[in-house]
Amino acid sequence: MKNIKIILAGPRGRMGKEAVDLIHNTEHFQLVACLDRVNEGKLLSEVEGFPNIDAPIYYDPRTCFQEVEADVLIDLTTPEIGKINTKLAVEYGIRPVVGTTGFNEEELKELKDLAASKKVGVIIAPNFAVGAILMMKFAQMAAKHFQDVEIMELHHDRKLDAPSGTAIKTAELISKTREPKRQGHPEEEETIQGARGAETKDGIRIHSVRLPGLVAHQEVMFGGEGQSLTIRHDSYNRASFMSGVKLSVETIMNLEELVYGLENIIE
Ligand SMILES: NC(=O)C1=CN([C@@H]2O[C@H](COP(=O)(O)OP(=O)(O)OC[C@H]3O[C@@H](n4cnc5c(N)ncnc54)[C@H](O)[C@@H]3O)[C@@H](O)[C@H]2O)C=CC1
Ligand SMILES: O=C(O)C1=N[C@H](C(=O)O)C[C@H](O)C1
Repeated sequence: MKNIKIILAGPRGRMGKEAVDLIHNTEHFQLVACLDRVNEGKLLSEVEGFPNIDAPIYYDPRTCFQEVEADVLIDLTTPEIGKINTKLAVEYGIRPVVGTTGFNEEELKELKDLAASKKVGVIIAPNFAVGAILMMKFAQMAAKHFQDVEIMELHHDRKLDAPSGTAIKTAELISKTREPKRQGHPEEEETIQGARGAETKDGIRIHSVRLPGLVAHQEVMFGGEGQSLTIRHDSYNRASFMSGVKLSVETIMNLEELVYGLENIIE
């Protein structure tokens, strides 16, 4: 397989550290640079706790993309920075694999148009774990038979965005098969604001739990006459996401457009 040159944004993060190990341990992946808030001008090998990879660290994405020859950017940063890096990478012809969440509909549309006009592949993956992709697909199937559904997403308390990218994507997939419905009692009232969670435009409720000790978990709960169906996925560690990152990096080399969600590339 051809060598794939990768720039990694966010190498010191929870996901970033796993991604460094993935790249290091994959024969045809090569880490050619990192983007980080600190350690500018150093090599990754000079930063404590990292393997012996002589990849230069940049702070400014534009300088990095101008100076470094790369095939793919893996972005695992923050909603604010992820959006800047992704757009800029496409402009420089570097294919972004984006795990960072927090993109809204308008931003996705803008990126889709940019990717198409530049003929540069982009993968925006709200969740890289294969089990989470299956959970979303099963929920989409179930929604054909159950109109009433509530999504509970549970994450660690360092997460910046709510609801999670996975919950938003799940609601979008469910909406493809579910008839729109305003759920609950027509006269229900919240005596404490937010008690019924967030509501999507076609009436799906999303509840976000944040607690230390959690990693990434989601339940999709359907209710019908005399029965309920719960579909649950748990990521207990960040290694659970890495096979999806690997597949995305390999797949994006043959893409010339934006793909939103790994369900579009996992059979
Ligand atoms: N798609 C997926 O399967 C998954 C996505 N995520 C998403 O990935 C993102 C990162 O998650 P975590 O690793 O848990 O967060 P984290 O907070 O541990 O890591 C973020 C890293 O970004 C770095 N950063 C901040 N500003 C930067 C800048 N200007 N340039 C370069 N790096 C910068 C921070 O220093 C930090 O090391 C989040 O948006 C999260 O929602 C997390 C897990 C799975
Ligand atoms: O921040 C996280 O941790 C995660 N973020 C993604 C999301 O917002 O769905 C994916 C996974 O749930 C972990």
